Amino acid sequence: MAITLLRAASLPGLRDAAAGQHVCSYLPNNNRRRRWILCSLKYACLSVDPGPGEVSPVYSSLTVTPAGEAVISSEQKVYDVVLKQAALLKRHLRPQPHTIPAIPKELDLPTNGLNQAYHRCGEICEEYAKTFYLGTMLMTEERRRAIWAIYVWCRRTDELVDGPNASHITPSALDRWEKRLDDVFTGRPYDMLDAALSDTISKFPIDIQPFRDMIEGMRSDLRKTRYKNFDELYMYCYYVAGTVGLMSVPVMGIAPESKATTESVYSAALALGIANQLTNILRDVGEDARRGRIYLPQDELAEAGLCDEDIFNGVVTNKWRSFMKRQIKRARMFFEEAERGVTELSQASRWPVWASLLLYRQILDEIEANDYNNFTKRAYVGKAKKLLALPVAYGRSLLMPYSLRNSQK
Ligand SMILES: CC(C)=CCC/C(C)=C/CC/C(C)=C/CC/C(C)=C/COP(=O)(O)OP(=O)(O)O
Repeated sequence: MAITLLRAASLPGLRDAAAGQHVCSYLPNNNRRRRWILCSLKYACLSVDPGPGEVSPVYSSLTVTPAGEAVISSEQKVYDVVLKQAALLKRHLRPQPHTIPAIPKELDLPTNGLNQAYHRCGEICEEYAKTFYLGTMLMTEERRRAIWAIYVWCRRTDELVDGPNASHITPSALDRWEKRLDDVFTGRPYDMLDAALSDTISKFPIDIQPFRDMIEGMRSDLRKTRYKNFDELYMYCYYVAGTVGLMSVPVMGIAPESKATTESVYSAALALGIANQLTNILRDVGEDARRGRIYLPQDELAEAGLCDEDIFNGVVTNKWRSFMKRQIKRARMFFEEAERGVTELSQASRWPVWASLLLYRQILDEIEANDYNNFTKRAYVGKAKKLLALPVAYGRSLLMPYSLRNSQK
């Protein structure tokens, strides 16, 4: 994949710089850190047409419209959030006065009330995400309860647009949900489940932005049923799933012995969210189409000689198979990126993350096993395979952090 780098003193100068562009470098697909360093050195990184049959997890950090306008890509925008989250966590890890707002004393729920609230969060997590719930049982009590509280908030947010009342949901209901989120973060929880989250926020350096961004994802789901290209889809996946990764890192914690940068751990968490969501989309193509929704990138469909009609008709053709192969390959690249990061998490947090990674990734294998018929067959990982994933995940959770393995070579 060729990358064209333009030296640009500033973005407005980009158009002029384009005149003197020269190809500086060839960067492998996953050499992101170098790309970002180059960007931060005020180089604009212009790319990127993947060669035939090649996939790039992300297309470019900067694109230029036909009118010559520089447009920052979704990946760059999301990476800015990653940097901000990492900076917040690092600041918290440095010994300094605690800056996270605590729940005002007078609003404190009695400990018993809080225990009940967390207990209910645990029950909900167990009901909807059994394997993940089991995995959380290995975490310390405080972390486990915090993960449950976050999970429940995400579930409730998702249910606003996907649950039984979804047809009545309006943008203003989402605005009210966001106002309620602000209240949770300022220690004024509305109900007991919110109170568990308020308490969690007072104990871990969790930022409100990923929560807000998830609500933004729900807003976009209300108005959008098509995605022009992968850049648009990437943003959607960040909103609805990458955010979960960013919310989880401060609770799961980074292994004290890890030599990885905080940013790289956040990037891996983001990658896992994106990988999961892409997998979810590939699994649910038929189901989504029946609701009039197509989450697949329109430009890639067109390149493969496919259109919306083909999806609504739901016939598996060779064109469809090769389109799907490309999509699955991309989802696997995100899983691969996430894998390195899991090993950097604190030991007790790794198992549930490995388990969910292995289980979710297997859905891609099942789509292949179904000969890419994701129109009428739901890819499903059987009980035996699910059970087998647990000891495998446990074994992996004992591995030394990837950053240490590399530094000892
Ligand atoms: C890798 C590192 C460093 C940390 C891990 C950080 C985490 C926990 C990331 C996971 C993010 C995550 C779980 C995102 C949600 C993705 C997703 C598509 C969930 C689907 O939820 P449901 O709609 O309930 O799925 P089903 O339809 O399969 O039941």
